[in-house]
Amino acid sequence: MPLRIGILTGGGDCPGLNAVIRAVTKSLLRQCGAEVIGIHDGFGGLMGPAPHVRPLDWASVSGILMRGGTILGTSNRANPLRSEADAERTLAHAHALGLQALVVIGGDGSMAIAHGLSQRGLPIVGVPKTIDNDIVGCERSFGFDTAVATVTEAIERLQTTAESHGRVMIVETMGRYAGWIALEAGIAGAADVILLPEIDYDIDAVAAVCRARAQRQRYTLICIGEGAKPVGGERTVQAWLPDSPDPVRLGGVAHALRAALQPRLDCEVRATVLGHVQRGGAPTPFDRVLATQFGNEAAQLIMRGEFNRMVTLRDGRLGSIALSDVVHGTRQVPLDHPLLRTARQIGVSLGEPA
Ligand SMILES: Nc1ncnc2c1ncn2[C@@H]1O[C@H](COP(=O)(O)OP(=O)(O)OP(=O)(O)O)[C@@H](O)[C@H]1O
Ligand SMILES: O=P(O)(O)OC[C@H]1O[C@](O)(CO)[C@@H](O)[C@@H]1O
Ligand SMILES: [Mg+2]
Repeated sequence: MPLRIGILTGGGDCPGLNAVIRAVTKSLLRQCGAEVIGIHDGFGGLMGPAPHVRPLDWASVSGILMRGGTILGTSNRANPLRSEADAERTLAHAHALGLQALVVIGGDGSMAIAHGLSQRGLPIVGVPKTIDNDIVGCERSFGFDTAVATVTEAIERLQTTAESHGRVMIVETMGRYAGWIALEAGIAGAADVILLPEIDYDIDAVAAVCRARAQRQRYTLICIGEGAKPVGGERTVQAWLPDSPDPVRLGGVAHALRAALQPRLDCEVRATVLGHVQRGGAPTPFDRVLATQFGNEAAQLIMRGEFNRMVTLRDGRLGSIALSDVVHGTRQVPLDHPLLRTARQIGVSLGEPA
């Protein structure tokens, strides 16, 4: 009897998901002749009255390496741990499908669900996915490089218009409570000010940088992570989704910063919120390679029978970590991170008082 393995993508989509699906499937088909079952719409495909699935063969994963999004669809609502009945129905569907294991490609929420289901007896291998790069135990998740490339290009485009008009341009990135995207794209795009959720910014310090630059270079580029907040202030919440266990949707901090900065400056201040454009489109070559490695590694874990673990990258090496060790917390930028030092030393402001 060949192995029969399910695979799903959960949470927000992310460039590189299809590359993982392709690598898991090809690796399992080639190396052990497994049957691979694609599950639609995240855990939603196992929670309905009947499973929503389709078999994945070689042809169905050919040509998807460079495609953004996920051919399986995803959900950031479907949660089989919401009730005991939902959990039982999910496990019953997995059992009826004859799944010996499930590959869950997702972020923190999906890994929390994966951990819960694994504790109820379903063997699981996790693959970390997020443009935010904030999953505990993994130093780089696929999708992050693509998001950084998109934001970097946006900053470059804002530079020419900022310079022409002598304006302060603010660009807001995604990232939730972690500033990785803002930090790396800010450095790569030559932002003058980088504001992160990890370091509360001093509005007067930011204004002072803009005024000094107005004398010298006429314009200022500010890159701000959506979770950043001023000293003594609050994060900017865009929406509250009551049916989600992670109900806060951040967003709009660039507009809040613009409103605070404009009265302090003579020049015009404009804000750009990049939003989901950072999550869409084709993965970069780096993300295609990383996602392929992650997918293949997940297949190896399955063939070795190493379950209830998530694939990781640590110190540049592929490995795995127990699901129980990744479900708590968020991997933020450490305050002693070398890139923060580099930024300060080359004169990039992190919004700290002079
Ligand atoms: N702490 C948690 N415990 C259990 N379930 C959770 C938790 N957080 C979120 N979920 C559920 O996990 C699913 C996916 O969560 P979420 O939308 O946060 O995606 P994710 O996999 O964490 O990816 P990302 O946050 O990067 O979009 C949703 O169904 C959500 O209801
Ligand atoms: O797609 P949604 O539900 O608006 O979620 C947006 C959030 O998801 C992410 O894109 C990925 O976690 C965050 O950076 C962002 O805050
Ligand atoms: Mg999440």
